[in-house]
Amino acid sequence: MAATMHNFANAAELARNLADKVAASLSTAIAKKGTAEIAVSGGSTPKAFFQELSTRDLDWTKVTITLVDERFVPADNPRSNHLLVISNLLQNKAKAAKFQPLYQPAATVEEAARLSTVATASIGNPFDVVILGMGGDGHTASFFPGGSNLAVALDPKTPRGIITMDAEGAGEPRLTFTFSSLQDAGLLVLHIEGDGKKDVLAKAEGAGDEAEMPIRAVLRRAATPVDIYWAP
Ligand SMILES: O=C(O)[C@H](O)[C@@H](O)[C@H](O)[C@H](O)COP(=O)(O)O
Repeated sequence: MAATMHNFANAAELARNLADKVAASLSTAIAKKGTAEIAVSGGSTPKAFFQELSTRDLDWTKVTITLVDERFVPADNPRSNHLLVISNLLQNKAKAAKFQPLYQPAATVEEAARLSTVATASIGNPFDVVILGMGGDGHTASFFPGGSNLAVALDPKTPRGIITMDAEGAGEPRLTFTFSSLQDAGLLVLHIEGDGKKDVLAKAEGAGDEAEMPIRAVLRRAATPVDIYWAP
């Protein structure tokens, strides 16, 4: 599926434009079905975008925000994506939105994935908006090269839901939505910044296995054409 590049002069201009685009998509979904659901990524890139989006004027009471993936840590842990979203997106006007965490206080990450699949079953079928990031190794969500459940995560036949992922580059055990849960979003965005990530994208767009650079699964076979937002 062909991707569309949106290049911006700097991160602040990207954040403003992406916030406008996402706010419009959420508002359209609310007008059409009364609700809107968005799954966002963690990491360092999305912070300015989150802060911009939090100020946009829409009926946030009708919006459910969740995560594309999460580290298996509670929300008071500095590594938590939940904490990142609460601190930067669930602020200002967006404070009125509902947040659905992926982390569950369970004895094992496998049990947490089972509980989180149940807890998220009523949203994202499909998501109205999914915002993906990408690591320097070509991972997205928690689809890491060499990941313990990578084949299951990328398999289009894997049911929607949350699965676990262990990988060298992942740090803690991860909870992640599957490819099947994310790939048909109304608006499917890959948000990357910096020349290094642009080089990684160029490599991912070339020949090679999806297992080597899992972002390739999204670029090559997502049902929704990918909008790539990039700034230096
Ligand atoms: O939990 C996470 O870390 C994210 O969901 C992950 O997929 C992230 O999008 C990439 O690792 C890019 O992270 P940076 O934005 O920090 O480069």
